Amino acid sequence: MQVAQLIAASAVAEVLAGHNLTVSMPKALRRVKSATPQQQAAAQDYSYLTLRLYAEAAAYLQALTAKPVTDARVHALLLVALSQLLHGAEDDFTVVNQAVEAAGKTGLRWAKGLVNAVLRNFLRQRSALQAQVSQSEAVQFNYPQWWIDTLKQQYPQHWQSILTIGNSHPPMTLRINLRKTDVASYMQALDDAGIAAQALGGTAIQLQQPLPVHKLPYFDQGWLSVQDAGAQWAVPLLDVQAGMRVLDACSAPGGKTCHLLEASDIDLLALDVEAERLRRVHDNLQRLGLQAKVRTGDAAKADWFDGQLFDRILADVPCSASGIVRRHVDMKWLRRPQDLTVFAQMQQQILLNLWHMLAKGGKLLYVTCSIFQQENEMQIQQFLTMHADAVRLPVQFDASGLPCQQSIGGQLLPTAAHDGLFYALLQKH
Ligand SMILES: C[S@@+](CC[C@H](N)C(=O)[O-])C[C@H]1O[C@@H](n2cnc3c(N)ncnc32)[C@H](O)[C@@H]1O
Repeated sequence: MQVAQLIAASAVAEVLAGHNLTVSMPKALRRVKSATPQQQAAAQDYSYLTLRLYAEAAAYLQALTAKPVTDARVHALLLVALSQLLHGAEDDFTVVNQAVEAAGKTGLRWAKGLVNAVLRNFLRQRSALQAQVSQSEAVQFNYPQWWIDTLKQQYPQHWQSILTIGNSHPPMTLRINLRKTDVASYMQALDDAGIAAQALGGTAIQLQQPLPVHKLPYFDQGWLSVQDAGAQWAVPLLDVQAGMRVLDACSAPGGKTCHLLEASDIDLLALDVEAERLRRVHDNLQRLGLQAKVRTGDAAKADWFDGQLFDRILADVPCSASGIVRRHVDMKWLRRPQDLTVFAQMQQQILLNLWHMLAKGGKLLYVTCSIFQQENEMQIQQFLTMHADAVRLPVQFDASGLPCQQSIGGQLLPTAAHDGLFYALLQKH
């Protein structure tokens, strides 16, 4: 699997240079056209493993080298191999031999010797080094220290479980399209196909093992979508009724747009600032047999607004994605503390603008997939001090049968059953 290690190293190097894994991984895969599907899958697994464990692997690497490894690819290859040695499934000597072979393919003559020396030294000194590197909290938890400190301060009871769940493998959860089928019938279809799954409540079914969507029965016929159970709360909370005029202001790729349309016959405008991402909204609407108006537009501006107020607005705003870090393992290394201020400002502009577009008596649901309070509770508190016509309604996570394993107010904490999302429901008086 040295091909897989090389591809993973190339993707990891790009992430460490500041690029998203969703862009870096396909790029790394395209570079090695000869890779088999198994090698591609292994490359994905290795890159995820390495980014989950980056602080730990980097601390060992630092302890094992007298000076930093300056070549980004060799540096990343060592991190990939160390992560495999620390927590991978392959045996140690296979990992080392493959990494040395992979280093030979970088075209750097010195790389093979270095990789060989570092990894063999790791195997020899592992227990002695463990005590040294695991002193730091960043290494114990595999997060940047600022992230750990923020959570400690904001969640004194839950910070450790939040960090731990963020390093676990994410579940694959489905949302059943009630216009086409129901949960019991789809559980039967999964059973007939030999796919183990558990109904979580409401429209949510969790698979025992993630699967490519084309292996799911009736996917092309629109019986289901892939959507985390925590994200499925948006629709019951927004309380849409037939005939309402609804805005989904940050809609792409259309998960919640389609859920809203599956639940009620509404007049829905799906807006997003990124035209490219809106293509996926069109695709999802088509696959699920649903209809909406779809428009490119900035939710912080009014140039797309026709002046007709909305009865319901969903503001699923851009955020740090800190509540779904187990799905986007690169985020914890790409984010900087100052990003929270930038996101909070962007979110505030969107919220202030959308408020003018809400009818009296109408409801706006503010949503993030973040656990940082700057983007969540603090954002809403600030909004309420500025708007005497806004009333905050309670967010009740016991209303629809969907799972809620742990929550604090409108904050769903990440758990085995759902991601970490924040919900605030505001009504205009
Ligand atoms: C969390 S995602 C939305 C996910 C979507 N609601 C769903 O359930 O599939 C946030 C979206 O906000 C969009 N966005 C970012 N800034 C925006 C803005 N100023 N106006 C409208 N959309 C924006 C992004 O392009 C992204 O698609």
